[in-house]
Amino acid sequence: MLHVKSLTQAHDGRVVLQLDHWQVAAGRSCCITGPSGSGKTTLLDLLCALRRPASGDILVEGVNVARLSGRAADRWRGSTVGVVTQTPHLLEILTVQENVMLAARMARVAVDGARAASLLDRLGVSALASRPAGRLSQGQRQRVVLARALLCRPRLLLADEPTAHLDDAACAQLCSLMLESCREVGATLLVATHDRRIEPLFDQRLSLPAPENAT
Ligand SMILES: Nc1ncnc2c1ncn2[C@@H]1O[C@H](COP(=O)(O)OP(=O)(O)OP(=O)(O)O)[C@@H](O)[C@H]1O
Repeated sequence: MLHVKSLTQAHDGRVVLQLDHWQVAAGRSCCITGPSGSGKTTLLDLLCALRRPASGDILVEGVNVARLSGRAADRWRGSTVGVVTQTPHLLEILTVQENVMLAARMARVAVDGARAASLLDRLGVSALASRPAGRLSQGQRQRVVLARALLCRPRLLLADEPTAHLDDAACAQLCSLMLESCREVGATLLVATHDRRIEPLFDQRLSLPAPENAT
């Protein structure tokens, strides 16, 4: 379902990511590991068409995402990808439930409020549903952001350090929901992480090398 070929990205004339060949099947999961600066976040940005690579192809269910830009990229991302960013952004004056439902409005997809409630429940944060998002801890935010990313049943779920602020119980709960939700609908799950607790949970692992000029 995901097929990356001869991918490179550069910043200021410096190659920051080089990936010759990588494949992850639909319904499978892969963790992306590597030292700080090895290009994990850069790779996720390319995979969801937030940026275009310097060269190479990224095929997601037949669409070459590396060629998308502007509105076409936004439309494709909205219909296909769920994203959990490293810093969990929520609209602080809206409630938790409203923040989760916002994903459906942005993607112009009709989703029942019961699905949002069920996702929040599976993540152990249903008691927070009517609380303003501005009053949440980092770990609570991370779980709400995952519920939002899963709401529209994305074909591709990308998560950048999703467990960084979570204790062991919340970490296990969040990973089970990501893995189960993706398996249930045959979606592909890609998680960039430094968290040793979660690395064994994935079907595959992509290990990015240290940047060349690292000391
Ligand atoms: N917008 C940018 N402009 C210039 N350089 C950038 C930019 N974004 C990333 N880089 C560089 O690209 C390299 C890879 O960065 P990236 O954030 O992808 O690494 P990472 O593996 O996710 O790191 P970490 O584990 O610390 O989050 C780094 O050397 C970084 O400085």
